[in-house]
Amino acid sequence: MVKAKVWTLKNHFQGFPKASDFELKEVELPKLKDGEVLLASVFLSLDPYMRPYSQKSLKEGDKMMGSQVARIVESKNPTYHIGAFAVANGGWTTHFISDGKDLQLLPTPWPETLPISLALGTIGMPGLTAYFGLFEICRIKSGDILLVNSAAGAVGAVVGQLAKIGGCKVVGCAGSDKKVAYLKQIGFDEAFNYKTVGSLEEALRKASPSGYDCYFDNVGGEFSDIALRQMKKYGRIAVCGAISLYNDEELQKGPYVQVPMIYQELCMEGFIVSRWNNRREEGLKALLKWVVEGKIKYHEDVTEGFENMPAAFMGMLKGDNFGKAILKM
Ligand SMILES: NC(=O)C1=CN([C@@H]2O[C@H](COP(=O)(O)OP(=O)(O)OC[C@H]3O[C@@H](n4cnc5c(N)ncnc54)[C@H](OP(=O)(O)O)[C@@H]3O)[C@@H](O)[C@H]2O)C=CC1
Ligand SMILES: CCCCCC(=O)/C=C/[C@@H]1[C@@H](C/C=C\CCCC(=O)O)[C@@H](O)C[C@H]1O
Repeated sequence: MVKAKVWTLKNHFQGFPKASDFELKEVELPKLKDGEVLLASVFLSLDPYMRPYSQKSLKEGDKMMGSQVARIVESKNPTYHIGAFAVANGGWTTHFISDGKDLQLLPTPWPETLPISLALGTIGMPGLTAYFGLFEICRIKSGDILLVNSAAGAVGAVVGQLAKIGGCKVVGCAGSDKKVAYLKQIGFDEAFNYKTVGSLEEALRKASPSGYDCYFDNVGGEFSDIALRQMKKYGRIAVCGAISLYNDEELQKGPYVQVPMIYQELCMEGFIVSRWNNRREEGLKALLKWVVEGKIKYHEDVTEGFENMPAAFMGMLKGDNFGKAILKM
């Protein structure tokens, strides 16, 4: 009999999440049926979408949803062998049972030199978000000038490095001087701390006086109102995330996008990475190759201990994470 520890949503968040909104429970898992697999979480992912998603799709008392790299500890499914590692959507839990349909075995062979937690970051969903958002939505070409915000994060750092591989000039913004120094170290042409620049409008203009061909937006809100007005003619905007709005209690009204979009003939498109699930292998293979070749660098922010999951989640939402936020069991 396996007892799983599970983090649940005790109260729906009101504004920024609080420690008291989460509750740790213990659940007894049933015996495996034919076709099922028992998994133990090894690394859990901390992702911004968990904030808006929980509000929209969870009831109070439900398990927090999320993904992990997990080890198969018992199997009644011939496809999954004990000891293998898979990426799963098991939620915030130490153990869980799967029928195998939502499991993705790690790309093989997985290089010994790389941590398997990268399957939740640079060589996982956030890396794929950067890859498809950049190549399919921004449609970058060599010589383009690209702007990305939340640039030192899981998605943003890959966006900037892929854009450099594609021959772009890359401007990145992040929320601390340490993050900005890192962006320069991994090859960003220009980087600044959006919290300390004073005028974001001037900082963006200084970084690229001729404006931007592509804007990969992870932040939304006021930042985007300002960035949108510095797009070049026929610019492309990938609306990937809007983390500056996820904790808002009420819908905000902002300056409206139509006028700059018309004058500059912009193309602005929102996307969810799962649109390209049928090209997942292609994306992972490319990302893995670039990481192995050293063309894409990675940084992980690892918190230890399942009991610290809510604190690590809230820290990530505040910007405490330096690189992909991960919890190690
Ligand atoms: N469309 C899709 O399919 C997907 C979208 N996303 C989106 O991509 C974005 C980045 O995700 P991910 O890379 O995993 O997360 P990150 O690793 O970038 O972590 C979140 C970061 O957001 C930044 N941030 C927090 N609050 C604000 C704010 N008010 N203004 C500006 N920046 C803020 C912080 O960085 P800083 O210190 O720089 O402020 C923080 O570190 C999110 O919006 C997410 O929802 C992610 C995956 C898939
Ligand atoms: C306003 C929410 C924006 C979330 C952007 C983001 O980070 C997406 C991440 C996806 C995530 C999907 C989560 C929520 C989308 C809800 C759509 C719905 O059908 O209800 C999850 O699939 C992992 C990332 O692909």
